[in-house]
Amino acid sequence: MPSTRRRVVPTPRLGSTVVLRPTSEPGVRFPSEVDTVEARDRRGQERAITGNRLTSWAFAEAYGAPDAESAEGTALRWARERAREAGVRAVSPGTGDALRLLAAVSGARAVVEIGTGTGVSSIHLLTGMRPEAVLTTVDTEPERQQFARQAFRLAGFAANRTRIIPGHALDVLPRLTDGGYDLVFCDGDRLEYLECLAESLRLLRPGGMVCFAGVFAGGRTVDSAAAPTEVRRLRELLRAVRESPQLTPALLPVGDGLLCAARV
Ligand SMILES: C[S@@+](CC[C@H](N)C(=O)[O-])C[C@H]1O[C@@H](n2cnc3c(N)ncnc32)[C@H](O)[C@@H]1O
Repeated sequence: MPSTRRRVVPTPRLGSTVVLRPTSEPGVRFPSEVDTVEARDRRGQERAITGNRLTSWAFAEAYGAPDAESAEGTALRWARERAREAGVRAVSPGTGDALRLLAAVSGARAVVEIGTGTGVSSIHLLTGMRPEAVLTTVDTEPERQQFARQAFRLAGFAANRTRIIPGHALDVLPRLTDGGYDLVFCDGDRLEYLECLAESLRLLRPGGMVCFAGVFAGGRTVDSAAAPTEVRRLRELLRAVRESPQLTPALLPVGDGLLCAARV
């Protein structure tokens, strides 16, 4: 047996640990026949189900990752490193896959993103969008957007595929065209999500889609404990989206929760 390092995924609530024995290629996160699950403090079938589910989630998160040597893979790795250094919470790989899929199935020609960061989610969106489509991306931090600009170049996207706007979401969104967009992706200030929802309804064409990242708030959204303002606002958002007659919602359990809704 070759000596390989183990990746350990802790599960705080259950007090158990899933150990993924890595596949033969370093860095490749696909479970193989030798992947095993060791869930401590659990018994029999319950232990296997819990462990298998966590392994499946880890597998799903890594599933659509691009080839590490491709331009997209190189750019994503670079953008993630810049995000880590800057303390920016980039979308998870699984969230990125979902965004790319949604951009592709909606045949997106015009997309708005709130929260450029260093460009991780933007690259996923651009990859799914039509070849001539334009991503309008907004962030309050122009230095982060400079990194994003470099990442887009590394990924091979022409400069005219992106419109990079420094500014606050609630200042910029009102200036964008009514009904002019296929997809709005919100990953900025969680306290402003409800206002972004209202703006999105105006910006989206019928059948267009709005998505909000991070709606689980690390599990606090569904926790019954007293919640800070951000979590209470996220619960209001979840309710508003579900109850809106203008929206068809789905809450996708990727990353830290991706709330999506199509405009009727
Ligand atoms: C979670 S990060 C975005 C990560 C990015 N979507 C990615 O996956 O790489 C949130 C970003 O939103 C920006 N931001 C925070 N408040 C904002 C606001 N009111 N308007 C626009 N951007 C904002 C922050 O500067 C930060 O870069």
